[in-house]
Amino acid sequence: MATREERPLFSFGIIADVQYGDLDDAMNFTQTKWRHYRNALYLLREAVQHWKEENRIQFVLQLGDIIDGFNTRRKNSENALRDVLQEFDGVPFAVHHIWGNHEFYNFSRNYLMNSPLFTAQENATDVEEVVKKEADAAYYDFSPYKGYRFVVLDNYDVSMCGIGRDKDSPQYKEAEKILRQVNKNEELNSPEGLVGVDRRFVMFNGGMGEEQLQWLRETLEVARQQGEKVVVSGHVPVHPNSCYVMCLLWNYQDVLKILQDFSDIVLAYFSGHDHGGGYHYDSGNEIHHVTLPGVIEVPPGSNAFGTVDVFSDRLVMHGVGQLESRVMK
Ligand SMILES: Nc1ncnc2c1ncn2[C@@H]1O[C@H](COP(=O)(O)OP(=O)(O)O)[C@@H](O)[C@H]1O
Repeated sequence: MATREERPLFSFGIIADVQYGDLDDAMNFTQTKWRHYRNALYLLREAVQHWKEENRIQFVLQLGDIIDGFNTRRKNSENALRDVLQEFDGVPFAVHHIWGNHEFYNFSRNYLMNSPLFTAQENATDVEEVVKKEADAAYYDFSPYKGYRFVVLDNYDVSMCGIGRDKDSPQYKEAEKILRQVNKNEELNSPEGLVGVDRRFVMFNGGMGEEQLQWLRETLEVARQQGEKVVVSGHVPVHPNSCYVMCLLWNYQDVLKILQDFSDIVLAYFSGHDHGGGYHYDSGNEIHHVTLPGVIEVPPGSNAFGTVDVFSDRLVMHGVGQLESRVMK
């Protein structure tokens, strides 16, 4: 007979960078990998079907870039979003949508706030808090199981990405200042001339403002007081060893410092953005950094998603396809 401990306390699904579009396959910017825009929808469908059959996840963390920026060329953003979200129709679990750079190539923050991709409101622990906190940001926390808290970050709070922020907004201006201080290229998506972790100062990344960082500290402080364990998630990786450095959050050190200050309660950080995926165990702080491979660049016949079982002493990630399985103590 299975002991109580052999059963997970609860489980959740993870998937990143679906980047669906009704578009022909094409190479990525560096011409190294194919992007299969239409197939991505079928891979998402397969993931949803898998989770339905497993019949144990409580929610999905959809880690961002659910549709591709190229949808805008065909003025097809709304149709693409409708098609991709249809895959979740009637599912017996919650879905938490995280915003990545491609969300902002397609939509303004105002649009997103009023779309099904704004899951803060319906899922947050304290709705009033979310609404009054910052009118156009999507960071929030929720507790799916007693003693556990999940934090969803808005990694493009300070950004020049697409049409996310109004060009006159303080966040856009701050982002431009941050980028231009380091990146001297006219094309701000180009990392040319930048070395090492400085290569992250490109326009398709973003940063988190002081207000959000303060909220993160306060949220973790409350979690600590309540004796909770915490999983943090965002589109963009925050540990240089968990991804290609060009994909790092601009102020990743600020976020890492906060996670490390709360290493007694933070278990893991889940992200997407770097389609190659990655993993790093910050052993000094016992925090696992998982960067999911992107569905959009999965070769035909494979996939990239997973189910995480949460036990009192470990997270067990069951990867499908390109996502490696692992036990995270
Ligand atoms: N090395 C680069 N130099 C110039 N522009 C780039 C470079 N890499 C990416 N871009 C541009 O940045 C944007 C985001 O790149 P993309 O590869 O679509 O991001 P993601 O990895 O999130 O899918 C695109 O407009 C792309 O053309």
